[in-house]
Amino acid sequence: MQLTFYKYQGTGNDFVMIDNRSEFFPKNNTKLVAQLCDRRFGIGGDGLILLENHPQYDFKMVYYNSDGNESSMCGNGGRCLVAFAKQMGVIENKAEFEAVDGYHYATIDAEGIVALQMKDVDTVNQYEDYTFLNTGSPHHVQLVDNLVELDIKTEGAKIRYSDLYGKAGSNVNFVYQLANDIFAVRTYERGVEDETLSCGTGVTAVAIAMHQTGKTNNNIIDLNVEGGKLKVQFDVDNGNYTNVFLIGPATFVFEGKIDLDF
Ligand SMILES: N[C@@H](CCC[C@H](N)C(=O)O)C(=O)O
Repeated sequence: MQLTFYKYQGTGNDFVMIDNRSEFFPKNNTKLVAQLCDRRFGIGGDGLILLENHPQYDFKMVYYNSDGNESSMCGNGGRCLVAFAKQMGVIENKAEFEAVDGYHYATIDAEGIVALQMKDVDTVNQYEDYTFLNTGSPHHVQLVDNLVELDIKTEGAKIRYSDLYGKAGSNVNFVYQLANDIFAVRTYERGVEDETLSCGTGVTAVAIAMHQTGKTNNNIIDLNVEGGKLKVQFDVDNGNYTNVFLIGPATFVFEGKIDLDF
């Protein structure tokens, strides 16, 4: 059988997109998903996303990491899926959809900038050297002085596999403050087990962590990642972060067909 796929990227976080509204895709085939995401033997991507029908909303998002396992929320993937849903004629310039962490609202403008509403955050755990919070996916956030030279894969893996996070692990974000409301971020992603060029739930976690720990008093924050620039904005009241939006480009790269042996 031949599979038609679409490749998207959001600030360099790249995804294989599949229109599964006809429910043909073998969703429990971990090996197949990992193979499709493989950069040498497959299409290549940090993850794979299925566009599915939803009884109430415009569509449903099913997200897999490149290791082939279904995982928690992917912010950049959600933004790319909104652009893909537009390409497929499912939506026009706004979307309501369900992902693994619940309901999401998003808009997409003529330039392909997607503003995706992320889940509200009411718990930010602050420790001496780092902050931990869940923005749909779990994130360790740590300020560093040497962001440019840091070996993200080695240092990220040490934290991801440490006793701090047990078997489930965590994504790990290293952060350098560039100005009151501008932060540079590099992320080690669980399930990719390497640095990615951008992580949407990661920069959302960084923006909230930097606000909650007093590093910034702004509620619109610029995040410079290896693959481009993102913005996070939110309302905050007594440690409750609501109307959290992740904003940035979501870009179609190419489409193709690949032979599958199920
Ligand atoms: N790249 C994503 C995060 C994807 C999920 C993560 N790897 C996990 O398993 O926790 C993003 O843009 O948020």
